[in-house]
Amino acid sequence: MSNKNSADMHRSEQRPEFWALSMRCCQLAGTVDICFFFIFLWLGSPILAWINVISVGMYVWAYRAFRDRRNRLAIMLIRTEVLVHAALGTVLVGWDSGFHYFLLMFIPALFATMRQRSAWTLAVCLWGYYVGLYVLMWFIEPLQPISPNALLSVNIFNFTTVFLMFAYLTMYYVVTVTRAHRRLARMATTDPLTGLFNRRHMVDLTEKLLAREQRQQGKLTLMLMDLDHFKDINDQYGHELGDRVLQRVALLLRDQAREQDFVGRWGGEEFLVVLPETDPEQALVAAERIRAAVQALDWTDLKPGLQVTLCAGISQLNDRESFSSAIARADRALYRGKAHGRNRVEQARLGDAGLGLAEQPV
Ligand SMILES: Nc1nc2c(ncn2[C@@H]2O[C@H](COP(=O)(O)OP(=O)(O)OP(=O)(O)O)[C@@H](O)[C@H]2O)c(=O)[nH]1
Repeated sequence: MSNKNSADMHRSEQRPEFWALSMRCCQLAGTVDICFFFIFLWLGSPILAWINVISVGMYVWAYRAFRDRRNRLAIMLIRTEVLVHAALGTVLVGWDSGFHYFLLMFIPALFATMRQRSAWTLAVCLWGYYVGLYVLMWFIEPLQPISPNALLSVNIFNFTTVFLMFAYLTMYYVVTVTRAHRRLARMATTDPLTGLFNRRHMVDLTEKLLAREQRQQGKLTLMLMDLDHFKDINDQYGHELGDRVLQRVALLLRDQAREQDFVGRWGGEEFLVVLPETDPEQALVAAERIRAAVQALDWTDLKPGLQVTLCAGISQLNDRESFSSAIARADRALYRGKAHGRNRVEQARLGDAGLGLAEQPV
């Protein structure tokens, strides 16, 4: 494949929404031209009617070119059609027909598809073309004049169409930007493998919650969990199966959590659940329930005989304690569970203060 072709392909892959919108515009513009065909036949201007048949043909061609990823050809066809159609319509029927409004549709299209410099250059050329057409119509009479009433109707039809197209394009743009914004926000806050909140977002959420809870003297408890011997699962059955295990455990955690809890993936095979308005005893019960549910998970569809367990460490945030300090205490408790044979839930003790294994910079 030539460099030019691959650059073309790359561009078309880059802006799928734009090409989809361009195809939609071909359909809309083709439909408008079919309407014009009948309007001009009715007004007794067969030349203008047949110009619209050519236009419809060009839009069909451009649509097929977009579908075949020949975007350059498609854009060239659309530009030619609009420029020539606007000029012919104006020269044949007069400036008051309003065919020149369609030229304005180029302005957003130029800036949406090109680098700023090229867009400005073409916008200035377009302005010159527009002014040239206007000045020309000062000096010549329309070649195929129609009655004043017909001229008024064509003008109203033209600006109504342009109004609707601008409204549609703006709406499409807003919807596309909003969707992209949501997608980015989701990517920035969630872990792609499990769909749970990622570590950074868990920190942000908990810090915010903490500020509020400390003002209201609320109770906040952390539950840090780590799968047991996960390395062995990976080594024995492969990384892909390991990923499926993480996903299934994540799903279980989400199912078990209450609406107000935050569930996140804290690290490789570590999960964190933040439980607002919960004391350690309640958290202990919840963690036991989760531990037992993970142990009872049925893995026969993935690997018959596979057994997955986890350890959990519980810590409640003390007055004015930082989030990272409470995490460190939960981590200490968790590793006590590991040391005591795994598949256990442990509560942080007073002596658990200090840096733990999970106390990486957050
Ligand atoms: N499949 C998979 N494995 C991961 C992922 N992230 C981390 N791991 C693996 O998780 C394993 C964690 O191993 P260790 O830290 O030794 O812990 P462990 O084997 O669970 O042992 P204990 O925690 O002491 O019970 C490593 O082998 C990592 O490669 C992941 O996204 N997918």
